Amino acid sequence: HDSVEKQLNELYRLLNQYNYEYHVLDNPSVPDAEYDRLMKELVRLEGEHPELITPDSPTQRVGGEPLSAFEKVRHETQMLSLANAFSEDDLRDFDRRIRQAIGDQFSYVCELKIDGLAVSLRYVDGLFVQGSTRGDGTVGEDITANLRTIRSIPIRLKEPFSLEVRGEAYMPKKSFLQLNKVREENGELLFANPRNAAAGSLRQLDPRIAASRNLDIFLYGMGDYGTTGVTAHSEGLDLLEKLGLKVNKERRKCESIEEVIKYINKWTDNRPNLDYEIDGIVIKVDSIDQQEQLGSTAKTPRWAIAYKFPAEEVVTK
Ligand SMILES: Cc1ccc2cc(C(N)=O)cc(O)c2n1
Repeated sequence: HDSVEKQLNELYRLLNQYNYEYHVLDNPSVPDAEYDRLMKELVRLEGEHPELITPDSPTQRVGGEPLSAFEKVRHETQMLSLANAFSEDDLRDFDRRIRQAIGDQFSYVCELKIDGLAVSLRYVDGLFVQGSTRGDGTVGEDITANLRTIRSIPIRLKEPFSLEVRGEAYMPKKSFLQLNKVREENGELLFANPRNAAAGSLRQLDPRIAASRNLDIFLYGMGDYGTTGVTAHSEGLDLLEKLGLKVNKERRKCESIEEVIKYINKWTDNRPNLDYEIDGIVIKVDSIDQQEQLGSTAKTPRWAIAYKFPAEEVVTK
């Protein structure tokens, strides 16, 4: 029968596919019991042949020993932050500045602004090799071991691309409430909000803690579109999705600031129905050429803005 390598590769392929269907598509094609059966089979086979275990094995998601510290990581491409808009007038000012600079032949793309922790994932030939926090935008902390525990992060892309991908790691609302319930029962300090809980979980030196926190992620950009031939941000998001990465589906192209404002009003009302917290809406000029024409300041792009929802009064229990 098949060599051990062939059996291992077939198990990798099936388990990674089922993991992708469950955690990225939210649409599993097999029951959990089948996934667990295959995982047990893989653990048994790897136990008999430990020398054949490779980094992209599904059993390698939860790392070994806790780290003693986080290494520093220099991002290949600076991670930009976003200027804020707090009102319709701010949005119209933003729109006017764009039109003054490049005329009115352009489109926007809007995304839900996930309230989590900005991270960067580096893939080399399709393999996830390093993950880091944003830090100051140029240098962050290496949290690869913790990010590997996020099941919706593929260990290997569907195409052997080498690229830096940016996203927001977050803790779903239900997981946050459950975590604080357990902490309260244990007399521990509660997390103030899902964002702090996600950040606190990813800053643990022991990856088993991050693995227990049911973290998730939405990817929203690349370090350098140039290497992919993508000409618009909306295309870039579609490409990330095609590569097997989790991209928020509520994104929407808007042909005018009026459409942007309608989208914002829709999500201002619909926000409580989301499984995760958002703190605003990100609005970007879609064309990469036009983004380059508009350029960036030291920290923020001129072609993007974050509309921030009014801070809701914190309902302390
Ligand atoms: C350039 C940039 C910076 C921060 C961002 C943050 C988010 C977010 N928190 O969802 C989405 C984006 O498209 C972003 N884009």
